[in-house]
Amino acid sequence: MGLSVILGAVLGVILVLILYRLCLHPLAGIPGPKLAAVSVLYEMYYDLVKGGRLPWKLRELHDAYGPIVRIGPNEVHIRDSGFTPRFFSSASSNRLDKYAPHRRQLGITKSTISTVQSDLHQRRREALAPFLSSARIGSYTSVILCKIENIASRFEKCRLLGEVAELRLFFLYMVTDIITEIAFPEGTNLLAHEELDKGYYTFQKAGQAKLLWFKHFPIIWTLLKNMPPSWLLRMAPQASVAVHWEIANKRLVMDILSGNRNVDRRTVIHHLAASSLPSSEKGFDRIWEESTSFLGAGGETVVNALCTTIFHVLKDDKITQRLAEEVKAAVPDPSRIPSAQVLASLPYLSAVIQEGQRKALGITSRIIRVDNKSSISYGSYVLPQGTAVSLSSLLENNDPTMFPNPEEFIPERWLEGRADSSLKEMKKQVITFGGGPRKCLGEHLAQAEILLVLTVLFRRFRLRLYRTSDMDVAPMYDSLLPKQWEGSKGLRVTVP
Ligand code: HEM
Repeated sequence: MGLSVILGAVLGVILVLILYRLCLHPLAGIPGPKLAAVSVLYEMYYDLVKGGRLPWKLRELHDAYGPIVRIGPNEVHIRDSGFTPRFFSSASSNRLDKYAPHRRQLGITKSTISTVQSDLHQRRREALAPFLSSARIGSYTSVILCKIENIASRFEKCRLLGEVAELRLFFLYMVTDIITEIAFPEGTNLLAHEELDKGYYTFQKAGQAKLLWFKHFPIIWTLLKNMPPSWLLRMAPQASVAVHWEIANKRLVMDILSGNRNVDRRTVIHHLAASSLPSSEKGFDRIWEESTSFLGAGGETVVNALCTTIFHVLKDDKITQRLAEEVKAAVPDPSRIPSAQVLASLPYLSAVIQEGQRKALGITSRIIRVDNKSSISYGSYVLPQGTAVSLSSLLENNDPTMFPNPEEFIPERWLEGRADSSLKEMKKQVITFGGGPRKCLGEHLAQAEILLVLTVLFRRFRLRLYRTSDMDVAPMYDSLLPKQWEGSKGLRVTVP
């Protein structure tokens, strides 16, 4: 067979597929750009060529086509506050699967967060959840406060020496030290050095910037995971801390699982090994992947929420003053910080945090669910079983019908004259932590970290923004998490 015949046959198949997707596919009647209906190359273009601009494109598409848009051959995206609670419903009849083609995007396919099938997900989640429960996180207050004290001493130093504090760096090292100290046999201890080594920060930032490439080409994970550490270190010397931490902890986890080692605290490895999961779920690979999901899930997400909130507070003197006054009244002695549970009852602090999380977005990539058991109806449309349905935090958190002037930072919207029912609706509309049966499991830890950091900073220091504008904080690109413009130096402050 000649090459031209093969090419002709391939083109013929592609043409038939295009015609099927445009005219005969069950989603053919749903409005949206024809290119998106034809191929996932549309998504790839906005992810890879445009550097992660898909969420902003989706907003344009909804403005043009309405609340439901076909954004892929087998995917629709919805912008409709009436649909959000249904999408995230916890009813057992509504347990939706994750989107299988993206299951390898985080490189931890055996973890709860990457589990596609809803039944298996539920079992894994039930086993993991108690480790991150509110009561358990409460018992880690001293660990969290110890790391915050370290950051506070760095602020003192900045005050004395007139130096500029780089908050993304401080906070990334703080949350990484906290989660590793709580969950792993050996912590990262990034804050232990007086002069912070920026290697881990640079490595993490570079990796995060490439996450959409990993989504489309998960083989990159396979290559990296199978690469000898010495090669990786030669390619990326900044990875040194991460690589050495991983080698040490993997060895300890193996010893713990085989009963050869005692560690003085109960890590997530002990927790999972003692859980009621079957032994097929307790192998080294699965437990390691489950535990390391904490590093990705509980690192940059918290840093973003903290930086977004602090930036907006500092940008407005009135907000700074009101917050500082409330915190001062609630914490008369700055060396005795109450627990996060007590701080959560401070109305203005809570409103500031709610608004900060609304603006921070959490995960910018769309949240996709699939009903593999039955069809979903939306308006006059019937989405057949197996259709991918998605929402995006950029659109949900900025819905102007729920949040007038959504681009503004207005903590008062969570406070003044609100009926409980409308507050409840607003909270449901903010999907920074996702929602329903797959809602973030680390929310208690994240909230505790944020409450305690804001209290310590605004009780003890007067901070000033240093060469930081909206652009340095506002999400401009999606890399799974929000990414700022290329030249951003992040949130920087001075401590006069
Ligand atoms: C402000 C900080 C955080 C934000 C915005 C955030 C956001 C999210 C979101 C949106 C999801 C749902 C993903 C999906 O539906 O596909 C999620 C899931 C998850 N998060 Fe977080 N997260 C944060 C902090 C944390 C922390 C500190 C941890 C703990 C170590 C954590 C652990 C998890 C886990 C284990 C899941 C999977 C839950 C499941 O699939 O059932 N997160 N997070």
